[in-house]
Amino acid sequence: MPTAREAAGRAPAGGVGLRGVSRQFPGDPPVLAVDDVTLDIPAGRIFGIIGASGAGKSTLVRLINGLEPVTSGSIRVGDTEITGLPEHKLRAVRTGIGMIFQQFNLFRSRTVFGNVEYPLRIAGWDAERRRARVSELLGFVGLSGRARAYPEQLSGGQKQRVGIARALATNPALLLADEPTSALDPDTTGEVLRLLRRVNTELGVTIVVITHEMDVVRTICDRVAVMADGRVVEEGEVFDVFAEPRSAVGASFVGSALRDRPSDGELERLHATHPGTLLRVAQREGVGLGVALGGAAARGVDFEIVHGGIQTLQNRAFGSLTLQLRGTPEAVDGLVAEIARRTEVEVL
Ligand SMILES: Nc1ncnc2c1ncn2[C@@H]1O[C@H](COP(=O)(O)OP(=O)(O)OP(=O)(O)O)[C@@H](O)[C@H]1O
Repeated sequence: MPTAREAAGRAPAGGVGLRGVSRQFPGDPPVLAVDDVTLDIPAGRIFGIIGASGAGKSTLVRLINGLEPVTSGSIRVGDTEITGLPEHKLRAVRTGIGMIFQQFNLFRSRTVFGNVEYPLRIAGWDAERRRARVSELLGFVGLSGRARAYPEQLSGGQKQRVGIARALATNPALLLADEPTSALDPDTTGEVLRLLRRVNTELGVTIVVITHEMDVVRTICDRVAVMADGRVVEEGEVFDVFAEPRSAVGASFVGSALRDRPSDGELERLHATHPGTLLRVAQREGVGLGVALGGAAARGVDFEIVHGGIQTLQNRAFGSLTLQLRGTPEAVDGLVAEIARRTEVEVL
């Protein structure tokens, strides 16, 4: 589906810049929901913001679309500095921003067609253009046959696809997705995430995904910011954050998505059932772990893979394996040193 932006041959728009942004809610004591956040969300990418409940993610989204004023700092959306803009100018900025929500927020009394058409009516499109645009959007999200259905007749995944079609109706450069898959089962989650990926690659829309699930970040995001207590505790390319989380909160989210490291209980059981050395080995493409382990027998070391998980991250294999190594201490040390020349290792 060619967009107006593509037709005009413009570069992706929709980047966001936050400089020292704070938002404090009055109360006793006051709540500092967003605390001195500086962040660049580059145009044309999928940017994840992950954090536990109460970390300040939703407040950050409401600051970006101007629904909440900042207490201090400044926010740029596209080329527009939105800090301090009067409401009528903020409304104009908001027409360039689409929103989708965890609970879909569809009008129950309107059909699929009526829901997707709604923002076009508000924007003053005439009936013929509205019809053509809605049909184009429903084709894009794979719901052409469901135009006359009501939301209650749709599955969760279909409802979210309607939400996405509606959010895209007026051709926004930026899509804010607030927990877009948290109400969905794993299969439907995959379907909605694949659609969001197409929105990004085929339409060039910048997407900000708010989530508490690192699996969502792993599946579609290019960059991620980790939030805790209103602050961004780390930020970077998704691969780098997975490979080497720099904050305890980031490491815990990464662990929850990879599930490759034995828990304390599992480790205790492994030590009881697998005598010898337990070695956790980071595995990525190009590490050559197979070559190192291929030489184990010649060194007089037996090995067994006893735990681990390898997943695909930004099209690259990634994860870790826990090995049981048995042999003389010198032989085991020699093999560990050989593996350590290739990748990170940890004796558990
Ligand atoms: N309007 C408000 N008035 C007072 N406190 C608020 C308001 N909105 C949010 N907060 C507080 O700000 C903090 C951050 O909330 P926020 O909803 O942004 O977090 P979140 O990371 O989105 O969490 P969740 O995933 O549970 O929505 C919380 O302590 C919350 O109680």
